[in-house]
Amino acid sequence: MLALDLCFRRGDFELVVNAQAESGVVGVFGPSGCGKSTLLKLVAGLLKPQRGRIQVGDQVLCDPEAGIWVPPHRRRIGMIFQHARLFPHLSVQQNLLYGHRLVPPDQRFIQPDEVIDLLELKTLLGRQPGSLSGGEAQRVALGRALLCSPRLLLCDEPLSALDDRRKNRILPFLRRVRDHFRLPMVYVSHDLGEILQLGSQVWIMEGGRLVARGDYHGGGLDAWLAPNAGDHVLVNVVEAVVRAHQEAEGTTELVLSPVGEPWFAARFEAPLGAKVMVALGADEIALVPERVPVISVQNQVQAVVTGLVRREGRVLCRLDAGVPLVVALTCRGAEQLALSVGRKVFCLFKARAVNLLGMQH
Ligand SMILES: Nc1ncnc2c1ncn2[C@@H]1O[C@H](COP(=O)(O)OP(=O)(O)OP(=O)(O)O)[C@@H](O)[C@H]1O
Repeated sequence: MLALDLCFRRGDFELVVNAQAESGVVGVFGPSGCGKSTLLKLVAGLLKPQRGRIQVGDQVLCDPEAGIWVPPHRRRIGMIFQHARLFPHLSVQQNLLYGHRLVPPDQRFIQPDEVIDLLELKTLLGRQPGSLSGGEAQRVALGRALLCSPRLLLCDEPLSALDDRRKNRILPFLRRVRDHFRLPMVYVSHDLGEILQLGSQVWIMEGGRLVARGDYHGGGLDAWLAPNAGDHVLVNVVEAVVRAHQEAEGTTELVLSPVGEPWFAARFEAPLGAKVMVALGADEIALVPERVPVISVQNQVQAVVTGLVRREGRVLCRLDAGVPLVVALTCRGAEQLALSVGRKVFCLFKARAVNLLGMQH
């Protein structure tokens, strides 16, 4: 559990955040300069708030009014950054064990062998950081952070220096860490698709404030529709299993849930039965009231409206299509369809709009 009640000022910039996160991954999303890194630095103890309180689990780490200040190295918080920041003069193995040695043995709940296995680091142990690829270095940085047996992991845009292919190779490792250690994580990114591959709890920051927070599929995030939120790319990220490839049509058939209809994606290389993650933009989906008998679009998926948010000429429609989906519409479109909660609709989208993000390990 993470509980924050913070006020921090630096020059003209002011950060005021009052929020709690229960467990799992919280994705922090927002435009450049809104204060995401500042928030993480405050939690890690690299910056001191003028006022406020930070609590992780049952320990208060900072409360100036009560005279409490736990220094950064005593907070047992792991942090990974955009660049791996490994110690260049130490081998991968020495980097991994650096923090581990500083943790008293009775507080070490994460062991080197476990991390080396989970992050597939065995073949890298003797290497020097300078010889590693960006993705390998980030895996080592993640391993080093975990070996401090942290009670919270802070991730500050850890994948933003990597291209999409490398990004999608690291994300399964982060999911493994999430599932294996059940460590609470705060994950900062500009990329909503990246956040949604790890979890659906999202905090949206703007100008040093949390303007919205909630479950991406459950509501509370009306700020997506704010006029200045036009740059946010709303996306759906879903897990699926590869069922078949249709060579003639150039498509790959996916099963999302045991009962739901299959989806068709543009053909990609993956063995049958492979677990994958795919993305579908919220603007790529059209809604129609009835099934269309003849149409060139390959995906026509039945869904029920579960939520509607109207603001500033736009509508955000939440749907249950066997998996939760978000669709962005104009108000006019929503009125023409007479959308309301409980209404049955069909989602139309091209196979080409369904993009492979990566394989699950
Ligand atoms: N060392 C510093 N000294 C003075 N101002 C700073 C310093 N670091 C950041 N700032 C300012 O504080 C504000 C918040 O910065 P912060 O780095 O937290 O934003 P961010 O949301 O993480 O941005 P980005 O996504 O670009 O990394 C910005 O206005 C920034 O210019």
